[in-house]
This record gives sequence, structure tokens and C-alpha cells, in this order.
Amino acid sequence: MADDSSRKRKVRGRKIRSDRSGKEGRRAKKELARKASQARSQNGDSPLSDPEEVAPEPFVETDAVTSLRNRITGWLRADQPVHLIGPTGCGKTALALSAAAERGRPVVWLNGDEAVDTAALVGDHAGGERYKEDDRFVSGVSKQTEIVRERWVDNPLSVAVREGATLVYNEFSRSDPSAHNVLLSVFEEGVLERPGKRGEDRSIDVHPEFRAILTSNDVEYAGVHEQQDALLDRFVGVHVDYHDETTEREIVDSHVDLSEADVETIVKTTRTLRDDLEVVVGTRAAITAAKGLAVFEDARQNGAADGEFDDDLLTDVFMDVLAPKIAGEGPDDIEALRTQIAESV
Ligand SMILES: Nc1ncnc2c1ncn2[C@@H]1O[C@H](COP(=O)(O)OP(=O)(O)OP(=O)(O)O)[C@@H](O)[C@H]1O
Repeated sequence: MADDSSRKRKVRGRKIRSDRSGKEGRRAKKELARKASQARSQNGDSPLSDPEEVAPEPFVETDAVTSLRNRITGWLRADQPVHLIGPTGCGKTALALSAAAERGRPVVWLNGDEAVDTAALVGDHAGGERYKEDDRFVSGVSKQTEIVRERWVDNPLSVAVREGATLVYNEFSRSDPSAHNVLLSVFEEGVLERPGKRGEDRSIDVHPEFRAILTSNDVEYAGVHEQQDALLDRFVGVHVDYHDETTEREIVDSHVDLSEADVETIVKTTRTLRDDLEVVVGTRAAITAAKGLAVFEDARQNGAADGEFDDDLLTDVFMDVLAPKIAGEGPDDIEALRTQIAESV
């Protein structure tokens, strides 16, 4: 990505909020409150969130970030589900939530994992509701019958399609692909089937404002299921790579209290490690390293200027940050990683 610092523009979190002020915002808020309380009374605990609450904070916008987010919101306006694909920790979730917040519709958040099946997406029977009915046959003689009525609870996908929310389905490729069969008819026919639900309202018509943003790491990363082509074909795929160096500096700077020179060194080191190492070194790694370096008192040699960290400590910090990525490997691999980091630092 080009490093275009001359045209850079930075906006911190609250900007989304101030842009959305005024009448339209108030109306949207009222509708949200109504929807949220409706869904809560039906479901007990609603998965709907206020878009302002999900807006990531801090959120740095440079031209590169803004243009990516505009692509996402543009495709959503064109009624296309968007699949954000990119390496771990490059900023997919932040972009997805920022785009979802920008729409101003309620947001439903879902996290993919092995345990997600169709019922977890759509809904399930949550036991029976018991009540007693009195039958009076003859005056003075009564019979009580216990009735058990099945109680259905909608899960996030059903709530999202019914309420016209923006669904943010994070790491969706971690879920079993068969759980996603119900999504095909959502995107193709505008109908959500609720398998297991009996009666006329077994299916829900998808609200015209329903939109979906899905994120996933590139398929080569371990532990990820390959999803069915029929589903992937229905998404627009936006590839998100690591941000340019200026953007990455702005992002790290927004998360920690360090000088510009310190942040510059940390980001440069991160980017060198990204090129040199086989493990994934995302922006999250840079932020975590910066958080450590901000508190370790022995981070600098005596008299060192801003941006100059003690090499051994810098190695230790990046080692700690990246070690989880080789968890389970033998001592040789751990040592090899340390040597590589020390050389890059
Ligand atoms: N524009 C931004 N402004 C501020 N912080 C950001 C921005 N983009 C990303 N970040 C931060 O960078 C880190 C990684 O971002 P994020 O979690 O969105 O990445 P991801 O690609 O979704 O990661 P994963 O694949 O692990 O879910 C987070 O700490 C996030 O807060």
C-alpha cells in the first residue's frame, strides 16, 4: 500500500458520532430504542446493539482507511454482502465495525467458531412453558389440565434479518460450513428458514435494510474451514492487507502514550519482522509491543533518545508478543524465533 503521508487525514473515534448528529440521528436512535426493546421482550437478551456503541474507539482514518471503509459501505448500499479477507490483526474487525456503525442501523455481532451450528445462528426451542387450564364441567366440579407450550428463542441471525440490522460475522470461516446453508436463501431469495420451528412463521422475510459484513483470514491459516463456493460467490470480497506505514503509526499512536519517535521505531521493527518472519505480525502485535514498551522502565539505555530502545528488551518484548503464535512448538523453534527477532531488531 502506498505511504501517502502528505494527504493523510486523521479522525479519532467520536467523529462518526458528530457526523451523525441532528434530526436524522435522533430519529434513528428512537427507532433503535424501540427495536431493541421489542427484540428484548421477545428474546430476553437481545443481540441488537446501538451502532454508536459498536463504533471502534479509537479509530484512525487516513485516506487509505477511509477509502477502504467507503468501499465497504458502498457495497452495502448496493445491497451486497461484503466479505473482508486478510491476515490476522490487520484491522478487518475495526473496519467492519466502523462501516456497520456508519450505516446507523442496529448491529448484530456474531463470532464464528466450531460450536456455531444452524440453531446457534437461527434459534432453538428453549424448553417448555407450563401453565394450568381450569375446565369446569359441572358447577362445583373442575378439572385442571397442565399444558406445556414450546418456547422458541430466536438467535442472532433471525433477529438481524427481521430487524434490518447490520450483521457483523467475525471469523465466519471458523464455523462449520453446513451451519451456513441457511444463509444461501437469505442472500438469494430474501427468506430465512428456521429449521426446527413449527407453524406458519417457520420462515422470516428478510428486512430490506438487512446487510452483512463477514470477516475471515485467508484460507491458508490453520483451523479454518473452507466454506462452500455457492455461499462465497454471493459475497463481494474485499481484500484487506496491512495498512501503510503512516497509517500503522497513527493507529499505534492512538492506542498508547509514547513519543512519535518511539512509535516510529516500534512500527518499523514490526514491519521488518513482518517481512523476515514466517509468523503473522499484525498491527495488533505492534500495539501490544508498544503497550509493553510504554511501561517497562528498563526499555531504554541511560541517556538514550526517544525512539531508541534497548535491543535486548526490544527482542524480549517482540518475543513475548509473538510467542503465542508458536505455542506448542519445541524449544528449538522457540530459540530460532528469538534469534530471528534479535537479528531483525
Ligand atoms: N483504523 C484503526 N484505528 C485504530 N485502531 C485500529 C484501526 N484498525 C485496527 N486497529 C487496531 O489494530 C488491532 C487489530 O485490528 P483488528 O482486530 O480489527 O484486526 P483483525 O484483522 O480483525 O484481526 P483478527 O483477524 O485477529 O480478528 C486492534 O487492536 C484494533 O483496535
